[in-house]
Amino acid sequence: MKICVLGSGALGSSIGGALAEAGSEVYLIDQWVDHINEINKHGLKIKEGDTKRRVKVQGKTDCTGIGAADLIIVLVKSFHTKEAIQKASSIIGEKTIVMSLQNGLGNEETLIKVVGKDRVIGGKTYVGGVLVGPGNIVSGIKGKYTYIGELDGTITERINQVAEEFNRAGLLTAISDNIGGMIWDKLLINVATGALCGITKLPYGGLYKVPEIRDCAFDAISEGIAVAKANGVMLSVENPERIWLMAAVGLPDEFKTSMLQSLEKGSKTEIDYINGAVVRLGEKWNIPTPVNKALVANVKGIEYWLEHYNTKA
Ligand SMILES: NC(=O)C1=CN([C@@H]2O[C@H](COP(=O)(O)OP(=O)(O)OC[C@H]3O[C@@H](n4cnc5c(N)ncnc54)[C@H](OP(=O)(O)O)[C@@H]3O)[C@@H](O)[C@H]2O)C=CC1
Ligand SMILES: CC(C)(CO)C(=O)C(=O)O
Repeated sequence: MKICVLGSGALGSSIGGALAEAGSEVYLIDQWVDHINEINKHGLKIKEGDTKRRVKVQGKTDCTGIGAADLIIVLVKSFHTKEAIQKASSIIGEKTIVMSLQNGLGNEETLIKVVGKDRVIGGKTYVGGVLVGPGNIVSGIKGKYTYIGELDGTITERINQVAEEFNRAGLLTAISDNIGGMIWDKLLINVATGALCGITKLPYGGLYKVPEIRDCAFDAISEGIAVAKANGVMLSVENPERIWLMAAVGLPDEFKTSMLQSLEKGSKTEIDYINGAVVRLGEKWNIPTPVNKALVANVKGIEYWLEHYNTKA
């Protein structure tokens, strides 16, 4: 399969690197020139558990010269989705499938507006990645599931092909006839710890020791569950405590959510697509979401501080 990873930072490189290692024709596309140059010169350096290796994979700073892809995996941050897919028209052919594995809600809708409904499939992943430096990542693949599915729940040949390609690469991938529910399951995991970790700056070791943080997370998750149900979503788990505990499975005490990692880099976060999405849908269904509103306000406040008051930038 010819696979283009649109946005090859922490997660895009982890997933694209695994697929390339297993023999797929992979193009890692990213606007970070030093990262792509390093990948092309020395290979992608991957640390996974105690093992380190370099993977040969093609890096590109844009889509020029690649031609139509079989599969495009979108892994830019959610606020870059529209621009990234608009710039990717040269790799979209008649049979190209486009799949987001991003966190948050709304990415499929954005992709559909640009490439059309028939090309888009759904996906969510629990694989993790950290970008250490140009061409250098830490990847967390082992035991982490990825769920993919047609948006209408049918099981098609193309879904089977993508699942096969992922599983061949050691990316544990299951096909779901309820991908909308899977997307919400992951959203609630991000609602549980993303913003609270970002606001408190606590890695998981500390985050899980403060009872008031846990209580606040339970309330944020409960609001999310109520909104999901009003929206007709079928969740796998509806117990806030289980979701809070699931958010930490397999992650070390020093783990920081991507929300905190973004803030530490001085970057914008995906808050509008995570807790912000719960608030917007709550308004639509007349469900109060005061805790998620407060989390959004706090993260937006930190983003504003970083942009306007941070003298260290
Ligand atoms: N990292 C993780 O463990 C996990 C991440 N996710 C989700 O995956 C998505 C990606 O996250 P992550 O990999 O951490 O993010 P990163 O910031 O590490 O990677 C995104 C990359 O996309 C680049 N980019 C932005 N716009 C474009 C464009 N138009 N064309 C090509 N490249 C572009 C960015 O460049 P620049 O920095 O210059 O903007 C950046 O290098 C997010 O939705 C995140 O929530 C989900 C699960 C786990
Ligand atoms: C679930 C979790 C916490 C780790 O993959 C995540 O998605 C994030 O950090 O944004």
